[in-house]
Amino acid sequence: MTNAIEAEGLRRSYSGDFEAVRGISFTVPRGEIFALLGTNGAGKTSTVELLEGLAAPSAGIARVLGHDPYRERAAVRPRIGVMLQEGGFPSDLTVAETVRMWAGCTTHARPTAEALGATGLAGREKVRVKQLSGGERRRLDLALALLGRPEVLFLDEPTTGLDAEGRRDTWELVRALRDGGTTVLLTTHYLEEAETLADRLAIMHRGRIVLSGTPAEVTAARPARIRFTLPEGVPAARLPLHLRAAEDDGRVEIRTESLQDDLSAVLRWAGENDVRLDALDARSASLEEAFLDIAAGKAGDPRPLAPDTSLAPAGSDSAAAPASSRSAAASDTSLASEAVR
Ligand SMILES: Nc1ncnc2c1ncn2[C@@H]1O[C@H](COP(=O)(O)OP(=O)(O)OP(=O)(O)O)[C@@H](O)[C@H]1O
Repeated sequence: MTNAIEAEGLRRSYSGDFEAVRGISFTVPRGEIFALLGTNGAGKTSTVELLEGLAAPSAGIARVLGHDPYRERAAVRPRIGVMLQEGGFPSDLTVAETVRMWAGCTTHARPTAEALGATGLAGREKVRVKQLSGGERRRLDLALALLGRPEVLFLDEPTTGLDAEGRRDTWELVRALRDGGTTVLLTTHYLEEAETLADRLAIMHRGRIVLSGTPAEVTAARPARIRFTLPEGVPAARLPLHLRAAEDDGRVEIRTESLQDDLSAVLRWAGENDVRLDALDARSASLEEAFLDIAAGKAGDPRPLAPDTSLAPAGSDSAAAPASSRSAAASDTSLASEAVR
């Protein structure tokens, strides 16, 4: 089995009439970091919960490590780690007590010191959970999710509330876990996080996947951008004709599919005409631009760039949006994860 996670035409309805997940398909090979992005309420958490086995899909198939995570949860639970959006630990317990309590429900748990060391909580063992900062609680969530040495790790917004250093530490840890063979499915609102961490990603909007692929594939389809300010008295109309330039009060923006050629043309033109380009900035399209286009309903191509067509049943779409708040780290038993919800 090469795929750790498979979603095939997954759907999820609430109260019978609202469909939060509308037929999405994707696969995550073993040892890959896959990021699920999306606008608020897109359906990311609803999707991840199906894969964690916390709910049954209203249609479609979820498979984790070759099993149905809902119907065969006893086979799946001991092999996955789950970090929900908000922890629900007893706040009077200390950090070490919390980890030990969790370890009691976990098979082959890592030593407490190892889990706390990996998540930057060494030295905080005796602090009560209620005295931890928001970022430290996220670290504790992560420590608990790692405790059972999971083969598949689900991280729902793992770095929300962390400072820049904490975020980078978490990225390093997630990469190290991936390099050790762990499969990671994470949701995030930080596009930089997805861009730098994910091997592949999918962007959801209103219950569907509208774009997926490697970060490079997702941005490759979008034009790059050159920006600069022209000196007073030099209108953008004097630029070489083939450059599609938009000008706003001297500030020029050129959208291009051949960044190197067009940047060279701009610089050549500036040199030949002795024009100084202030605040010159040239960059490839970012994931943020792709995301904002989707959020604004301007997504150019609703087809996945790197689709898992082998799994997609006829008639299923792939797309989505964000919403819920939950969180607890559970690695082993369903009892443990549900107790904290
Ligand atoms: N228990 C529920 N009952 C009814 N509707 C729900 C329930 N949970 C979520 N929803 C709705 O389903 C939709 C998808 O929510 P979901 O939490 O999956 O999105 P999300 O992409 O994770 O959002 P966010 O990024 O804001 O956390 C939203 O419209 C949300 O209001």
